[in-house]
Amino acid sequence: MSTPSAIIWSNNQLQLLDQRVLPTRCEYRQYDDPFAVADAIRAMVVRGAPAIGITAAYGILLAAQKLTTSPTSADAWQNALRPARDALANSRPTAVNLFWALERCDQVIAEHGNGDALIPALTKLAVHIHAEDIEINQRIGDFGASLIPADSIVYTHCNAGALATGGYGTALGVIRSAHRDGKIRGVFAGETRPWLQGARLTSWELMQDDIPVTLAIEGAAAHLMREHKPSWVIVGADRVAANGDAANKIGTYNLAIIAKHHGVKVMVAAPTSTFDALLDGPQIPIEQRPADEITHSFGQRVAPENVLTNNPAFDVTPAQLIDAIVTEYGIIHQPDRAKVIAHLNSNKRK
Ligand SMILES: CSC[C@H]1O[C@H](OP(=O)(O)O)[C@H](O)[C@@H]1O
Repeated sequence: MSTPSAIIWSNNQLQLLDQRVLPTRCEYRQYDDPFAVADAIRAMVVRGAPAIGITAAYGILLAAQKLTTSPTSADAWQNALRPARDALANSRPTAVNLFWALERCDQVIAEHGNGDALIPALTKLAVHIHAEDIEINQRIGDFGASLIPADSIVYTHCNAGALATGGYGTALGVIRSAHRDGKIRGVFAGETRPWLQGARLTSWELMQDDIPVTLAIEGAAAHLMREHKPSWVIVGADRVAANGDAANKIGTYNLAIIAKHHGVKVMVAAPTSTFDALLDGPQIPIEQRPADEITHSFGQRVAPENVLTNNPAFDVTPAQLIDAIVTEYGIIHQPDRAKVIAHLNSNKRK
């Protein structure tokens, strides 16, 4: 596995691989301030639901480290960390892993806030979430690969790879495991406007692992599915709702409709930390991103001044269009509310 880690914690400092300049430049940015970490999430220095969650946990740890006086109770710690927590929580709204990680930090503060053991406990949590994510993705990869027929062409969208997670990836974890098992003939990667995660990140990751990848524009998806008949569309998720609907990068819903028309199956690969049992798909908050992401291309204006824009970063694919949701605990075939809730209830994450 040769993709560099998106996140490095060393010497009580956080390093984030600046994914805005990949693949032409591979540069890490140093962080010791939680508000700068929140800005890095919003600016997509680091992106991808699990990676955002891991980064948020390190952000809370940085906030605790920066406090000049050590609170003496859990409530005092919560109050002292509230501004940093709010900044992190307000950085991006859709990836539920962010809020899952912040809540896990809240639990640690409640348990360890009345002594001087809190910073070691927050460090242990953040490092654990980070390391655990890699192992979770390998399990997701192996479960997902078990669904891939031999000699498959598959189609993926955006980047749900090592760069979007603690390592190995979710959708790309499935592709890595299937390739390891000799099942992958080729991968189509949709470029994924406007951030081009497919062009810049997924194709880069797969080429580094010698996995045969072909880059295409999203508009070619229907043509490619008709001409090349991929066995699966394999994507990640930013939030899987209680009814089995899944929020993912904008364009995923399009792909699911096209796949249904062409008899191509759709797989969503996501850890249970991406599940939100408190709402259904229509209630998932969809991030609206700045207009200049679509009126400009790498700094060059490509649309008229004052043109109206609509730039949702995600869409929601209904469960009816998803053939399998793959988690670290197994496969939810033909997902619906009952199956999702049963899967979560029988697999409580520690
Ligand atoms: C493994 S989750 C990756 C998920 O996050 C991406 O969005 P963004 O690049 O805006 O953070 C995309 O939805 C991926 O599927």
